[in-house]
Amino acid sequence: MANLILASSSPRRKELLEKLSVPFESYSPNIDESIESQLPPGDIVTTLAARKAKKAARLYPHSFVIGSDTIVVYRHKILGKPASRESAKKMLSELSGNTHSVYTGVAVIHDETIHTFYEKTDVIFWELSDEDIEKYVNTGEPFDKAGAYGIQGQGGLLVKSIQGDYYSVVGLPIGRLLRVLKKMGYPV
Ligand SMILES: Cc1cn([C@H]2C[C@H](O)[C@@H](COP(=O)(O)OP(=O)(O)OP(=O)(O)O)O2)c(=O)[nH]c1=O
Repeated sequence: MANLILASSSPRRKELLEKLSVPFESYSPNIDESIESQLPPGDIVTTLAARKAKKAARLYPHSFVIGSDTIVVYRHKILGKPASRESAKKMLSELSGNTHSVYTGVAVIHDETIHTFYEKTDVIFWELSDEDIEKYVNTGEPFDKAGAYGIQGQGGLLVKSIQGDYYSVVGLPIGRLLRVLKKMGYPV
């Protein structure tokens, strides 16, 4: 059976891929994440996902290699991972009471074939007081996450509703990924 490789250092993506109940290996790709921010968000996340997958595919020829990337977009502005406490607070106060979009791009490489797609999920936040934001930043959750929150953790308390794939917000749209893997001939 061909190997399955997850080109990611994210523990969340690992956990999500485990839901497919197939064995896989993880590889942490170190890529240059700089990109033209004027590109449409779907192009940004699929380009970065492909960079991660291509890097790993060189080391694992003939395997099925998955790369993924997640960004948060609010009023045409990209919110990545906050670099500081202050920037986490600023992001959360912007998201407070408003709707933003989470884009996750996925790239799957097998031999000479690459398949990319992205999912967009709209997320509505509750109104957050300064105290709510302070309390949430103190959990430490914001710092390795796009948009400064994790819906799967305490960050779930900030979320009023979502429209789209929940798992895509966490970092890997596994329902659609499963179908793409099947289509590409992976025995799953
Ligand atoms: C919005 C949101 C993001 N995130 C995470 C998913 C991603 O791991 C992270 C965005 O950063 P990414 O650069 O997409 O991924 P990563 O650096 O964590 O991992 P790798 O590049 O090695 O695959 O934000 C959550 O866990 N929950 C959320 O609700």
